[in-house]
Amino acid sequence: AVKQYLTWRKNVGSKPRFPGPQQLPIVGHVHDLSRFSLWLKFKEWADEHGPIYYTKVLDQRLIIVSDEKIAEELLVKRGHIYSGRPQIRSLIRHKEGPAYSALMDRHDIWKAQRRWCHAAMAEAYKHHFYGHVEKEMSRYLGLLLLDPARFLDYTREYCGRVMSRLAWDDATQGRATGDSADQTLHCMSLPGPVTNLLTPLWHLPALVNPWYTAEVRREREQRAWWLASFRLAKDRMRRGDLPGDTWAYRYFEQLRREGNEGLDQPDDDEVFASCMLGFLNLVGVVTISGPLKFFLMAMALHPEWQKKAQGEIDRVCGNRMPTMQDYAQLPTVRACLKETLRWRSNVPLGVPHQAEADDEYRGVKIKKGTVILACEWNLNRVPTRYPDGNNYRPERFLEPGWPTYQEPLTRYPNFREGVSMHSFGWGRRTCLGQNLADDETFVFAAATLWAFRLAPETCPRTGRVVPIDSQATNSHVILEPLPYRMSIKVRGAERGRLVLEGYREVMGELRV
Ligand code: HEM
Repeated sequence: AVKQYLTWRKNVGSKPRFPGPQQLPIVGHVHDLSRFSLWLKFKEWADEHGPIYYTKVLDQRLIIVSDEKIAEELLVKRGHIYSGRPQIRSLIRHKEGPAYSALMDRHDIWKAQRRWCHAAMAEAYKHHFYGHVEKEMSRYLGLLLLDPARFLDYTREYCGRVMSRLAWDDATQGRATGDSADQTLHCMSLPGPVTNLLTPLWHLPALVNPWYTAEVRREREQRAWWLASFRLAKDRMRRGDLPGDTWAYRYFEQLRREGNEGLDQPDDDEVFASCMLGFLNLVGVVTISGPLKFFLMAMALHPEWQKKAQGEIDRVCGNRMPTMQDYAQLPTVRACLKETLRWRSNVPLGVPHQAEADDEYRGVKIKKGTVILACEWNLNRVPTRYPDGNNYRPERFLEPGWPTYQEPLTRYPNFREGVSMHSFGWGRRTCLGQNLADDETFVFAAATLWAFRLAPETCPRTGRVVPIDSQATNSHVILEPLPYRMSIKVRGAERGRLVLEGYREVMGELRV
């Protein structure tokens, strides 16, 4: 504390610095930071201090960026410096790995996992994920018809099932995958264990440190579960019973090609591979379920857009459930999705990048260890890029004249390429799931609107509309809305019959 106070005294007014809120010695600006909806505070400060500003929380230096060009200059062009990850206090060993590739430093384990996952994802995308997205969607529509009140639960389960099917042919793990992702996110987030804010508490001895012991247990259980799933898949591979369209199959087949016919591996290699597949499986659940839940909400709150999208779907698909084959013909559906991710970012703060070396930008020294946050919430509200940014306006992707309009509409907008791709991060750490997000959200949105009419609920006692608070979210690093209620009604008897027919067709295969 004394050292920090003296450094602070020495530095006040002596060096060029980025603007930012007034810092107090030692604590920086911790007193002013809410543990919830932090992005709103960062937006307030961006409005006051500009597109790049500095703040400090305890001993962590933060640079908050709210401009796409600055973020690109730092995180892409200088990606060799700004691609590290900061320590999340209450998550064990994440910088070293091999468990969470998205949160590792850039070492050989990260490189090997990233390269492998990138190739596996690209291959699966070539086959549009082998039709699993559509099959799971038929199941989802059937469940929604039978029990619409559980739509939030089913939406998350749909995402979990697609992932666990792709990872190791076990969609029944979908729900557990979502729960496990939730627990991990809790440990990563400021409103999670208090040790993420009051970091020195983490160093208390284990006997009097409930946060540490809980995390050790959580991590041990998660890794044991991943390893068990991996070994089960390996047994099935040996028996010739593992489907070729799983990532586990791809991994084992590579071992065989390298001459390891029996698939015998040292424990460390099994742990490495099970964590790689387990994490890929995990990361694809809430990243997609958050935007999907916000999409349903947006449709209920904006009936005019719901109607437009449904008109388009009915024209193109008539009496059959939409699939990826209809992608080019349904730009309104894609625009509504793209606007959903902009309006209610699922990663509103962005994922932090850490400076791996000292640097200088615009005449200001940036020290190794400084965290750069390209704040998605702010980037999505830059008025010159996104006019009327606080409101839901899908036409910004559909009508010439808007800064984000792109042709041809048979291709744009989407989540794979083109404008506004900052939602998926930057440079060497860019998201690996863009193709999957694009397919999975498209089929979900088109098929749900094909089958159902969504609206805010009316209270049976008062007859009044039950309001939906679109800003009420959890405060995880990756967001989902807080539970909300909605009316979901099938669009006529014929659609209902078709939904049930589709459900019956996939029941046996999906082990519903
Ligand atoms: C709408 C859905 C999604 C959004 C908005 C999103 C966004 C992001 C963001 C912002 C990052 C951090 C990038 C950076 O640090 O600059 C990231 C990283 C990552 N994402 Fe996604 N993501 C989505 C879906 C997915 C899916 C479905 C998967 C996989 C199944 C996935 C896998 C990953 C991985 C593995 C990383 C870590 C990359 C690395 O650090 O090397 N994401 N994502």
